[in-house]
Amino acid sequence: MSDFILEATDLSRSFGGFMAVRNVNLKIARGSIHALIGPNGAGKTTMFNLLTKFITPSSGTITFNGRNITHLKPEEIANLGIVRSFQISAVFPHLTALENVRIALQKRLDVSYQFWRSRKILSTLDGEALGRLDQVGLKRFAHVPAVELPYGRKRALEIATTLGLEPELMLLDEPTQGMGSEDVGQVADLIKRVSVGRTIIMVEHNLGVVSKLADAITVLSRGEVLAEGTYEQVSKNPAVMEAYMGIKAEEVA
Ligand SMILES: Nc1ncnc2c1ncn2[C@@H]1O[C@H](COP(=O)(O)OP(=O)(O)OP(=O)(O)O)[C@@H](O)[C@H]1O
Repeated sequence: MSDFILEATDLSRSFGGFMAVRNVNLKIARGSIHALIGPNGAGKTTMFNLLTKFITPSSGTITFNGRNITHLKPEEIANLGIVRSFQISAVFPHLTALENVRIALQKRLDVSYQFWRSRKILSTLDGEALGRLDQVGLKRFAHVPAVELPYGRKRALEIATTLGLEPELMLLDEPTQGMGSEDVGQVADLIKRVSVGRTIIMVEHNLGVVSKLADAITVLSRGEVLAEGTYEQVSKNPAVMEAYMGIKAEEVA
């Protein structure tokens, strides 16, 4: 099996003639945490939506474990093991943390709709759901409605529901967005923990988190790959400083 779990080749997407992503080549190493960064409007979200099949590419291909997934639907790639962690709003606010994780498990186990209200089936899932909550440090919040959880814990819950689907590749969309520094640290630690045995691609604006977590970074700018490498490498790249941080190389001295 290739060392690369996911590969995008010459991927492009235009919106009414505007190229939001242009000829992007991306190789994601198996078992790595790979960050997509770049200034506003760089094409990160579009790239994310392309990889998770929320939008179709104008041209190019995407392979996952060597299989061409360019034309598959989001639910089809989820079955292959690619799961996107949704924004917090995707957590059912008035269900408890446990119930939210259980629903994710039901999806994975394909427990069909008519069994939804079967107490017996639901309770057999509780053991595993509690285990998932424990993994993200939420066991003691199992019976708290999601809406009552503090912000950082909601994000942990979202990750627990994603883990319930046992993804081989997990895509995290700005996991620390809008958080205070304490929550940021906790969520970063959590991502590191849950990355064991799987691959993670994340869009993340917080460069502290990126430097701490990412094994590899792709910097996008104006829809194209500007630089790639470790944090050490890309943070010293003059083109990155100019495009990403708005600093011209000659100003850095
Ligand atoms: N559905 C769409 N229709 C038209 N233009 C779009 C659409 N989606 C994205 N774009 C444009 O494509 C470009 C890239 O947007 P994208 O959201 O991918 O950037 P981003 O790097 O995620 O930015 P941010 O950090 O601000 O979220 C932007 O100029 C945006 O206006």
